[in-house]
Amino acid sequence: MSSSGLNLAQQDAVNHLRGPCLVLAGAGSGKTRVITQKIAKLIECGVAPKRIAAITFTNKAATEMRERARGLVGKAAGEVLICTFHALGVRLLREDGAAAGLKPQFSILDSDDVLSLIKDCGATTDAATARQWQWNISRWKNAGLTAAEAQAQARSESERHTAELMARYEERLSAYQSVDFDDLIGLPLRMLRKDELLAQKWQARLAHTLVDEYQDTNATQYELMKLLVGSAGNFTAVGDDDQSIYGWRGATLDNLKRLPQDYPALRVIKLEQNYRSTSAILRAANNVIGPNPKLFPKTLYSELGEGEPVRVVDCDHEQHEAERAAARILSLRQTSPHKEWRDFAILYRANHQARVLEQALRRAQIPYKVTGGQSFFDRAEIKDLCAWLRLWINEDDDPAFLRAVTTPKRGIGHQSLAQLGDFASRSHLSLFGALFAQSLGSALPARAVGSLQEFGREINDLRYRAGQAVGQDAARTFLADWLKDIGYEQHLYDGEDSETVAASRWSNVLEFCDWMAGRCGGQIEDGTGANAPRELSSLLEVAQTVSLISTLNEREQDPNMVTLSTLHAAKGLEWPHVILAGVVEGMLPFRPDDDGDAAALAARIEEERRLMYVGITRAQRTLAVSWTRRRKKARELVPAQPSRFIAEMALNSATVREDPRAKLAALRAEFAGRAQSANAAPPTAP
Ligand SMILES: Nc1ncnc2c1ncn2[C@@H]1O[C@H](COP(=O)(O)OP(=O)(O)OP(=O)(O)O)[C@@H](O)[C@H]1O
Ligand SMILES: [Mg+2]
Repeated sequence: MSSSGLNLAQQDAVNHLRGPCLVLAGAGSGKTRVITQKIAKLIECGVAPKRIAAITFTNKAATEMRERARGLVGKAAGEVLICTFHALGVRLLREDGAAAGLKPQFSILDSDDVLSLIKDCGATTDAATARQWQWNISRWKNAGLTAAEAQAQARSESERHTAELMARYEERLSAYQSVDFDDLIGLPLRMLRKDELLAQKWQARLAHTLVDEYQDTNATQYELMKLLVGSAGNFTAVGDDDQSIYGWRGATLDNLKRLPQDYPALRVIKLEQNYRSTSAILRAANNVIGPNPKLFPKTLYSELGEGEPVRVVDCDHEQHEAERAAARILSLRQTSPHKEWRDFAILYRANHQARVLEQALRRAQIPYKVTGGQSFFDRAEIKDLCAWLRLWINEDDDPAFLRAVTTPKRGIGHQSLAQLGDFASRSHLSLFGALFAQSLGSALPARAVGSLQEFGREINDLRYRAGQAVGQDAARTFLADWLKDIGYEQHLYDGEDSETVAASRWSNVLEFCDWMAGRCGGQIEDGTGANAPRELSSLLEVAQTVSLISTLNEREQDPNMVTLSTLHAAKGLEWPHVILAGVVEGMLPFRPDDDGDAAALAARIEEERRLMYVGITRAQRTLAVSWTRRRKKARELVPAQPSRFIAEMALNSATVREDPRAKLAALRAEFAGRAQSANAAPPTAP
């Protein structure tokens, strides 16, 4: 091991500075560390930081990597383009989107906006149907198909219908100067393919590209990577085929198989030492992944000692399981050297499993945060405000227009909006653009025209004033006045039966405004990490980046809390103590009986097995896996079986089965004691 904290194989990967390199290795073997260290090495060898791109799987991972890089190379890390594929796509489009007919201030629609747009295009109000369409369209877009190509390939009446709908949907997007998430990859790809000079420009700009979690890239992301690195092929991809868990979203292991074919000079490096977990945990992980077919043979060992045996906790039902998890955290905190809340994580298969766990943690006064669930920016009230911001920035953003003009209600009804919509599409204008068209009066009653134009003037005025609101104080005053003018607080209280809910939504609004104002004149990140930080002057500029961050980024959260997370969102992360909850047949593997087709089922079980492997390998020191004898299914308690993965995990490995009933009484007493002694407000999820 060298002073840089890398073993020989890792050093090999870091020192391979030119040409294509693939690091293929199991969990916790230091792949991500290779990427961070390689960024430092490249800079040390004279590569300009802004010519290095490092692509991570989530925004959180990007933030973490930027921090680590900052620790190694200081300020220069701020210039490295560390971001997700999607944020990289935004960057390409902001700079060169004109090639795809986009203005720099285009909007990004989130999944909800897309769903309502698709409902509109397909003239349906049925969410399930629209979701199916949305899913199909996204699948086509991810496969790189245009609407015309999808139409040509359609095999059934229903596919043909969806493809026609896709054509309408795409037309609307371009009229709104908007893109969806799939476009963030698809459009740059198409642009670079079509325009050789543009591709050369980006290839010349990027001296080296690094990709983490390579096993979870999909076909379009791979193509984009290929175009960005060009024939020089200066890239480093790191991944683990055993951790490929996004097959359902189009990720494909073919990308791993294609690399050596597409890049004959590819240097493949394997890492074998796991630095994360004890031997007991690693053995459990290897036992679980064992039955899967091997794409690439790998061995992993740990020198961290045998450690505590993995615990299998047998519980009666979900509440019981949640209480057990809370009790385990409390008792480990007393006995282990890791005493911070942030040292603990509870992981589960599906978002809805968090609720019961949250309740138990609250009762036990344990601070926690839920990741991978609803983000702050997904809350209705925040999306309302963002719709206004989007409209200041891009007046052609029709979905934002529709949301802002009806929130709060201002006496403009559905009928007027439908008439405005008709008029706008006949005149090839956006809704906002139609407001001041001369012939609008012939399409709508005078009163409606009056109210709509008043709204338009209000937006213009707000845009102007936001541009003048320079510095934090001015921004704060401006935001407070704006919310008062539109009566947003009252709107929240009118719309909620429960005052507590309304109050908490209003406090989110205030927090949001405070956060925005805090960015005026402060440092700003545009979600890609590059070009930042810089001083900002006006609220309008902040709004421009916020409307981007809101679709791409999570806010930083207080780190000293127990993490509740789905297994998918836990990928790449690690905690000293991990509890895997709800490990029953039906949840993990998820609905194993659903697929009729044997081959599809086998593939799905393999992916579920990898998910369990990802879960187990998040743990550094202790791991508990719990299951329940009964579980809720369609509001009823039904008998449940421990997951098949629990039996596999326990093969040749010293797991300890816990009988929780004996400890239950002690636990209840402890809860009662804590609840009485604590008079602070219960901790809440952000
Ligand atoms: N050579 C090393 N010496 C000491 N610690 C190391 C070394 N390499 C990695 N580590 C540590 O081991 C842990 C796992 O490393 P890292 O997260 O880079 O693994 P990974 O292969 O990316 O895992 P995953 O597959 O889960 O993403 C980290 O805490 C890291 O700091
Ligand atoms: Mg990693």
